[in-house]
Amino acid sequence: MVNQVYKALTIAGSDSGGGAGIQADLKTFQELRVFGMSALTAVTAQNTLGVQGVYPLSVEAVEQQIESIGTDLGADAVKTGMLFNADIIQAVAKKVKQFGWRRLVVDPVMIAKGGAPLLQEAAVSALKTHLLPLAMVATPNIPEAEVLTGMKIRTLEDRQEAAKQLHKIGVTYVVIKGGHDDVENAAVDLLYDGREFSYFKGARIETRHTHGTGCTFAAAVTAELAKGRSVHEAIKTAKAFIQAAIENELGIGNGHGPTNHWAYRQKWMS
Ligand SMILES: Nc1ncnc2c1ncn2[C@@H]1O[C@H](COP(=O)(O)OP(=O)(O)OP(=O)(O)O)[C@@H](O)[C@H]1O
Ligand SMILES: Cc1ncc(COP(=O)(O)O)c(N)n1
Repeated sequence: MVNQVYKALTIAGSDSGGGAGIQADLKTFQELRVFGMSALTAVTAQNTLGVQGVYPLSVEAVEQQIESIGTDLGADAVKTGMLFNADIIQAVAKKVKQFGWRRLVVDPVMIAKGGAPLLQEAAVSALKTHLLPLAMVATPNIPEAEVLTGMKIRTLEDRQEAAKQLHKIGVTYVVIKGGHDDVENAAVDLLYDGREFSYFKGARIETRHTHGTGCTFAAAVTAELAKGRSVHEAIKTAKAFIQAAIENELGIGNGHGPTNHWAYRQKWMS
């Protein structure tokens, strides 16, 4: 008998260095035993030292890739990452609606670790108007949540308030990740479901090899949602996945290296 095959689609940019973007997403899907598919929005020339070039694709190219998947294979869950401009955002939102994809994870990627912009400033309002209202889960980090809400986030109360605001614009489950906060020993992600807050805590690892943590975490959430898990279960697994990936560093490249996508399987699945 053939086992059920769960499928996830990532709509994001390519990271030639393999640590973030489409590459991180597909590796994570595979590690969690979900069939991965992709629609590229942009090609970046990138390594552990930074982003050397950004080449966005045409709206038509993005739409056609999604159409090819939607009209044949289908997707149990969908993730978006780097979308780059407002036209691509609108096209993605249109296609998500057309195919009735409800298990949508929006990772509002804005700036690469080294500071290179991966989303045009003018596209932030398109994200809020067109895509975030379709999101089952959105996973901003603290700086992204600040841009989306226009508020400064310093305390836990600020993070709770920002999550409430994002829920108001239509995100069903808001996760504000804690990688960028200044808590010393822990990395705590906050989840708001419109009623209450939950916290997902891991030990903070002292390392410079955190390139692609956000992409990897959101991809793991997407893979688990594709299998039909609840949002709480999906985040719990994603947190364990990223914890293992950061803890067992590969130490490659001369700058901010990628995380270890196979560490979770070695620890929990073999
Ligand atoms: N040093 C760390 N130690 C442990 N967990 C971490 C660390 N840094 C980030 N995380 C975890 O990794 C996940 C991604 O969080 P983060 O806030 O870094 O996202 P991000 O900024 O979007 O990532 P990226 O920098 O790749 O875009 C979260 O679950 C967060 O708690
Ligand atoms: C194509 C692409 N998508 C997303 C990121 C964010 O990842 P990070 O903030 O770790 O650089 C990236 N650098 N490149």
